[in-house]
Amino acid sequence: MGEDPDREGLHETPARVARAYAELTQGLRQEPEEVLTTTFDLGHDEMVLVRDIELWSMCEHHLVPFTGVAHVGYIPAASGKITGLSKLARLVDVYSKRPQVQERLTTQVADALMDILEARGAIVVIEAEHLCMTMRGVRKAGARTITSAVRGIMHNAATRSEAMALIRGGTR
Ligand SMILES: Nc1nc2c(ncn2[C@@H]2O[C@H](COP(=O)(O)OP(=O)(O)OP(=O)(O)O)[C@@H](O)[C@H]2O)c(=O)[nH]1
Ligand SMILES: [Zn+2]
Repeated sequence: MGEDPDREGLHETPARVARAYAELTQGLRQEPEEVLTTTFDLGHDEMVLVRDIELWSMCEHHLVPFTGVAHVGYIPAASGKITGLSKLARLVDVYSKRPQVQERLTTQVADALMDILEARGAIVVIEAEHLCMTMRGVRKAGARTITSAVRGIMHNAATRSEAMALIRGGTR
């Protein structure tokens, strides 16, 4: 940077940065199975979708944040095995608190729903702004990147458009 590392204000900075990055990457020390533990057999086997889940992650190229929202939906197993709604947001956190690219983050959340929850279908849509594209580099503030991952019976055209309609506007 060209800064003076002996300047008083910077003395503690390396230790602070180490602690901050340990926190920002705590998802590396968590497994998705740990957050999808609470499951209920409600017999509900139709779509469950939580939209606008706040997301903060960090691009693996520059270690600069990207932030936005995740929309996470799934169609439970025929048995009706479902998880707590907060667990979907926790799942997003496990994978976002790692050095990431948005595409991988999106597919990892969808795959976890299929593998761990044995969902019959899943959809994950993430809309995010990458600070490495806004505060530096190409400097295009406001550009939003949208990624999606669709799994299982969510590929069915009608089911998928129902999910997309819920993501776009809810039922309001
Ligand atoms: N596909 C993808 N690319 C990303 C993501 N986050 C950051 N990037 C891009 O990663 C690329 C890294 O490109 P490089 O050319 O190696 O790095 P750079 O010279 O800093 O590139 P600029 O950002 O264009 O200045 C950039 O184009 C970023 O926009 C992401 O989540 N997904
Ligand atoms: Zn970046």
